[in-house]
Amino acid sequence: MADPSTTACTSSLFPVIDIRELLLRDGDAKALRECGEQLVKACENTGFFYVRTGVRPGLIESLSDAAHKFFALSTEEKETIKMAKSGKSWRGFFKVGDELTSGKADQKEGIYFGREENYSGEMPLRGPNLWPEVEGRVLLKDDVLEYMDFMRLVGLRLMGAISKALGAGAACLDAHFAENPTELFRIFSYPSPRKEEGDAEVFGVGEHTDYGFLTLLYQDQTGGLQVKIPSEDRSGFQWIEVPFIPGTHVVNLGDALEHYTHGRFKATPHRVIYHGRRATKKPRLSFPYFFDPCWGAPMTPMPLDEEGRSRTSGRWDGADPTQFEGIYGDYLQRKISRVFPQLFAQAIRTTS
Ligand SMILES: O=C(O)CCC(=O)C(=O)O
Ligand SMILES: [Fe+2]
Repeated sequence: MADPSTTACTSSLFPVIDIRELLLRDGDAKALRECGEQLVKACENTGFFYVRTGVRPGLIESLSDAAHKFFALSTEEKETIKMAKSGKSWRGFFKVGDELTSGKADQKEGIYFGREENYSGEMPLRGPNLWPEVEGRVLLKDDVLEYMDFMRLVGLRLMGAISKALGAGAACLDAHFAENPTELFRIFSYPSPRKEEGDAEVFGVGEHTDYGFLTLLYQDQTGGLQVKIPSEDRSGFQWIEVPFIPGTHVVNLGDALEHYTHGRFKATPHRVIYHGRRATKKPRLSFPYFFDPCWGAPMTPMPLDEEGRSRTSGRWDGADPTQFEGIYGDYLQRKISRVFPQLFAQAIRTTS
């Protein structure tokens, strides 16, 4: 099938929502109501929007500098913290070609982080992070931990406002994230496209939806992120660019939130292009933080009136996440097994 055309983004598709008041004043009724209404509207529309968080600008700069420094090392040096060394905790570096988001190797390398803890039990995705060392000094650690703390607050406040705006039916949503959300943070580095590599089917990240509740993404100015939404006449799909807007994060929703709201909120397919992307001296950097349900949260949809429901028919991948039964951890493991098949088989699988 021919690739749908790409169109520039419009602000009505991806509104910019200022959540600084929501972050500053927990429980402030006006901020909760105003943000909640805007958030729900955006979640029902394209499932993509921007938030203005007021994150410390020096932090983003410092993270970006350290990330560029790390990715400029040789593969051998970077592999001193390779993911295979972290076992079940799913942390560390992976090289270009190791991650298969949509069944094909992505043109990106990256580092996976999670909540920093001294955990040595059997649960997957838990444990200490692997921190790189350059010239005898630990790189990234302070910035990553500060950034994850801030993003956790953003995730909590956004989910709090969304739950409140969803009304009484969402009362049990808190139980899915308030105590122990699954937090993943990744730093991705996308090599600049090379003219001689002509396969238009190669992507930075292939088409996919995210798995959990909210993805909070900081991207640099390079561009390349695209979202797939129905065409205006609804006869097919179009790819829309999601450009960098200074001072904002991009937020999008994952399968678990679509499932939870019976498809009322959208987990929208997206990708990062490789061909057709502006060639840059430095690689493109992106910083997705995933704020997702607790490992053991049951994938139970919220109780809703019949009229409030909108079934997820015709999803991009033919799957219907509302049909999934079990806990979020099972859903996540099933996804990981597809994007990192080798690593999953060696290190993460919890059931035989
Ligand atoms: O790097 C980006 O801009 C998007 C990454 C992404 O979609 C993901 O990690 O799920
Ligand atoms: Fe994604």
